[in-house]
Amino acid sequence: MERNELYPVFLKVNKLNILVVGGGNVGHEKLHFLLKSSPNANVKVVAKWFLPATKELANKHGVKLIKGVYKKKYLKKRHFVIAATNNERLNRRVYKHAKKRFLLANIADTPELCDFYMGGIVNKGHVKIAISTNGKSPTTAKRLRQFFEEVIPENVNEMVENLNEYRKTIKGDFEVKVDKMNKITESLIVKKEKND
Ligand SMILES: C[C@@]1(CC(=O)O)c2cc3[nH]c(cc4nc(cc5[nH]c(cc(n2)[C@H]1CCC(=O)O)[C@@](C)(CC(=O)O)[C@@H]5CCC(=O)O)C(CC(=O)O)=C4CCC(=O)O)c(CCC(=O)O)c3CC(=O)O
Ligand SMILES: NC(=O)C1=CN([C@@H]2O[C@H](COP(=O)(O)OP(=O)(O)OC[C@H]3O[C@@H](n4cnc5c(N)ncnc54)[C@H](O)[C@@H]3O)[C@@H](O)[C@H]2O)C=CC1
Repeated sequence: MERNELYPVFLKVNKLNILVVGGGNVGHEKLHFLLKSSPNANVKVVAKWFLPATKELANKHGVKLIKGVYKKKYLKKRHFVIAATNNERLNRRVYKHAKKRFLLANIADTPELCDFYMGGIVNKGHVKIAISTNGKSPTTAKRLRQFFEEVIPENVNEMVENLNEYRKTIKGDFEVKVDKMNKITESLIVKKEKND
């Protein structure tokens, strides 16, 4: 069976500079999911025109909208770029410019021009799960996201917070800590096996 060989990372996008090219339906969607997961992401968007919804979203999150045609100078000091214009040649040009600068690029809806994919994202407090189907079925990624949003209990974050507090109280060396943390959380897994 073919397998997904992508390596997931969790980026601190408030410390990284992102450029989005294009402010139509697809550009909006990418920006929406980026900001939904990371409200303080550091993003600029360049496009000839923007949807009213994009203007509203940008306003809410302090995202700078640059109204105009794409120029490669906009890639300066950016860590990665997402292109979502309706001009395929332009999207390819953005990719080429990005490669020349060793920038990571995601050309929306064009898997062969993506150094990384945007995933489906489930968020409950400190807990975040990212979902990828290896670019095979974005709709499945969306449905899995909705499924996990339903089944992961809202109070999972309380567990994280409580264990974080408990962790601070444990005395002893690293091994003792690991042992105690594993003991106290053991029942979660045992329970699951019983139900299997
Ligand atoms: C490879 C990837 C590259 C990238 O864009 O990063 C990519 C590619 C493509 N998307 C397409 C279309 C759609 N994309 C969505 C939705 C999402 N797409 C997302 C990610 C990715 N999309 C990356 C792979 C992720 C993975 O590994 O699974 C999500 C998860 C995250 C996000 O976009 O931020 C977000 C759900 C967010 C959520 O809800 O949680 C829907 C569903 C809908 O909107 O209801 C449709 C319409 C249905 C359909 O057409 O399948 C097409 C066909 C275009 C055409 O018509 O030609 C391609 C191109 C191709 O597949 O070749
Ligand atoms: N809308 C959809 O649901 C889907 C769209 N696509 C494809 O994705 C691409 C984008 O689609 P949409 O967002 O719907 O297009 P759109 O027409 O809504 O938006 C295009 C955006 O690109 C910008 N743009 C165009 N030329 C530019 C330039 N030279 N410099 C800067 N910005 C420029 C426009 O100002 C606009 O903001 C298209 O190729 C489309 O075929 C694919 C799947 C689904």
